[in-house]
Amino acid sequence: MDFTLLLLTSLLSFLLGYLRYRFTYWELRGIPQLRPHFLFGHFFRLQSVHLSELLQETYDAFRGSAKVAGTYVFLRPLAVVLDLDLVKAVLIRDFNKFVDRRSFHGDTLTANLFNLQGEEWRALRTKLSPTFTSGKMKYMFGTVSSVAKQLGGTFDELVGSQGAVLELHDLMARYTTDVIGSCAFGTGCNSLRDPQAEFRQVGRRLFQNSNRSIRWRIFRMTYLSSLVKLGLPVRIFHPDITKFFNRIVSETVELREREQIRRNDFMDLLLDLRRQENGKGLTMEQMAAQVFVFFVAGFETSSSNMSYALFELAKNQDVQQKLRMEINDSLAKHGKITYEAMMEMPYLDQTITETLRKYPALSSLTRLASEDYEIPSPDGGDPVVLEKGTSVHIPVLAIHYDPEMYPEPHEFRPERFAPDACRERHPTAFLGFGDGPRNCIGLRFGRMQVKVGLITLLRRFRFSLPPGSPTQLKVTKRNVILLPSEGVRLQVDPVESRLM
Ligand code: HEM
Repeated sequence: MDFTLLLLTSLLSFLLGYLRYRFTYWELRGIPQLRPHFLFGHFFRLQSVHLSELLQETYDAFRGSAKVAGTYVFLRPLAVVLDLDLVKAVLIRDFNKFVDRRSFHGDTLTANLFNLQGEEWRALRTKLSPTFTSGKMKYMFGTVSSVAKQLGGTFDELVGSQGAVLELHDLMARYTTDVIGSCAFGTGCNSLRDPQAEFRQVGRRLFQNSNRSIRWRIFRMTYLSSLVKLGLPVRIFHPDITKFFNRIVSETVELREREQIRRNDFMDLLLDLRRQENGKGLTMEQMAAQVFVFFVAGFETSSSNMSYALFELAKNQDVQQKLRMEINDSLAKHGKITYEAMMEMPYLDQTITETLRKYPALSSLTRLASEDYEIPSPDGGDPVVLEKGTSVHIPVLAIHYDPEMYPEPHEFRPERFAPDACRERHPTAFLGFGDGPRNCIGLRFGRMQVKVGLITLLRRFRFSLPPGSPTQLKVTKRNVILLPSEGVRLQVDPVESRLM
């Protein structure tokens, strides 16, 4: 009995000693940290899967007094970058020391561009980059605008001549699902016509709110690679999802090769890569993994951007009116929606950027230090060192709401992104698509599908807040992407004088 008690006491002391040591990781390296609870660390500050509360608290506590601060997710130390010059160094200047994100491998779909590391990532990024040039976007413009036409038709039916209150987030997701589906597979996914279409169902499953607790999900994401290494049965994607993407890709490839079909879309460009190097350019599995990541990274980010933009335009009628006038002027000049007409709408561009400032898809960008990295002290003292293997977070949401960069940050003002205003701000003050060699590869495509969708809707419909509806949107805590948690319900009315 005495021995058992002694053993338990020793184990407890060891555990407490270890936790105490672990939670001084940052202090021991001269980097400030929010005071963690001696037993629970920052457990109770972990309120959302995207960690935005923890990052915001760290930013608010140390911004201005340090270039970098430390925090903890369970036992893992995270470095939070607070200084925009250091953000620029991590993402751009010293990118070679921060190439990777912390990622996990297992399922074939995880061998995608977002997840890959080191040389594998570099080689694939080089191969895929030509797929997303402005020239290639021009080719795909026709496909995007024909899906946008269907979006307009769906709205015509739902809104009628009397107007209606619509939940827009699902409608926008159906539009972007059909766009990505058409550009990636050349098949009509048909989810605008049929909300239960297979692609839309897969999309819903990928982003559905899991019933598991938020802290369990953060734990799983933080330690996934370790759990896999321990041989624990951790599933990354449901086997049905993997099967679905493998099947769709192999069917599409087979059809295109058999019928000699060419559509100048993502699939054609991936097929060109596959044929390079005598068929060794890209394997079928690699193709499926890339199509999967284009789908996952491409439809929810763009559809939530469109929903947030329409919500802000409904709240800010003067901005909506100014934007509609710009759209009508450009379309009057060009006669119809063309790539060139779209490119001549600077206020639309600013509106989308301001929407991404207020509602970035990712609340933080993450990188992994591949070697020890010295950060000079602001006051000429000893430098601090981020050790090799440290997870580095750039707190995008906190930066986008910093009143020093964006006065009255809760106000929606597209004028903040007029060229002169941008020149006066730090180049990394806006991070809606990340930055540097590992930024969003689909930026141009994402912007294009959002623009074509918004042009189609705003020229024909007026958006306003239904009486008594909330003037702030709630954002989900259960997803890595910042999505509206309860949809976006707006009053939609036909614009009286249409320009067809
Ligand atoms: C409005 C729409 C979009 C937003 C807001 C968005 C945002 C982002 C952000 C913030 C990142 C991380 C960048 C970084 O770490 O520096 C990213 C990465 C990525 N995005 Fe997007 N994205 C959008 C649309 C798309 C589309 C349409 C595609 C594909 C068709 C796409 C594919 C990717 C991929 C593959 C990566 C990983 C790049 C790499 O690691 O090399 N995204 N995106």
